[in-house]
Amino acid sequence: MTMEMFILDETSTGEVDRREKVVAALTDSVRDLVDATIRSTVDDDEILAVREEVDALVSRLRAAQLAGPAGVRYNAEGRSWNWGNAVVGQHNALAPPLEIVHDGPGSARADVVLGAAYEGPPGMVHGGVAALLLDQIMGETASGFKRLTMTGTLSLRYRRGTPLGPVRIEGRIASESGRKITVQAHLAGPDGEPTVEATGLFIIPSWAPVDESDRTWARFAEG
Ligand SMILES: CCCCCCCCCCCCCCCC(=O)SCCNC(=O)CCNC(=O)[C@H](O)C(C)(C)COP(=O)(O)OP(=O)(O)OC[C@H]1O[C@@H](n2cnc3c(N)ncnc32)[C@H](O)[C@@H]1OP(=O)(O)O
Repeated sequence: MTMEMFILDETSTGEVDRREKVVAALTDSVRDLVDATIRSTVDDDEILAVREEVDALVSRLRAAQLAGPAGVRYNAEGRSWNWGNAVVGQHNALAPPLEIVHDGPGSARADVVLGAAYEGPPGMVHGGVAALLLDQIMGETASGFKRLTMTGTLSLRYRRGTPLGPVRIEGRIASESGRKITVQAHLAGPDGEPTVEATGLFIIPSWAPVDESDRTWARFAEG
């Protein structure tokens, strides 16, 4: 992986914001479709009829599409966007609808409601989903959008099951040493008691710009 894998895109910020909003509304509807598919008890004929309609909608969307994944893009105005990201991709219905808030340097939090699509043990959040959400928020905590960080090592302790429903995730930088940043985080259910605790080592890759005054880097940092 290199910095060149991040795509410089000429689309203006206004146009990116406009398009993001339009497709994000579709993303919400597709999340609803996923939930409905899991929980529906309508009869088989109705399922087959719905399937035909969904297949027709997929064909309409595929009439014009990217050759591969959405990637991470940025424009000359400093706006960056990663619409396909598995956790925060605005166009990705597999991503839970969470919004990460950066409280200040070295900390971040997110609230999200996890429904039937994120189930592992009965009525509980899947352990891999907890790890997925923690990884993203911890990576963003380490980065603070001021530097590129990648997950090196992630260690999780599942203290008890997390019921599906409202979940809060919080992360903070515990220490830093050169290109290595240690982040601590937890995930908690509605009672606020941590159900999963995490420690992660995030690494600024050797190929990434570390000087925040670097022009290439500055474009990302503002995103
Ligand atoms: C730019 C635009 C973006 C927008 C602005 C940014 C936004 C940003 C938001 C981020 C939010 C992402 C949240 C999801 C994050 C993922 O999901 S990232 C995907 C999962 N992770 C990966 O794929 C990483 C794969 N591994 C690698 O690419 C490389 O091994 C790494 C981790 C970059 C390290 O490579 P490297 O830089 O060549 O490291 P290297 O020089 O060998 O080692 C440096 C030090 O780290 C240690 N180290 C290396 N690897 C490890 C390891 N895995 N574990 C522990 N220690 C290690 C070494 O021992 C060494 O230690 P010292 O000897 O200095 O004490």
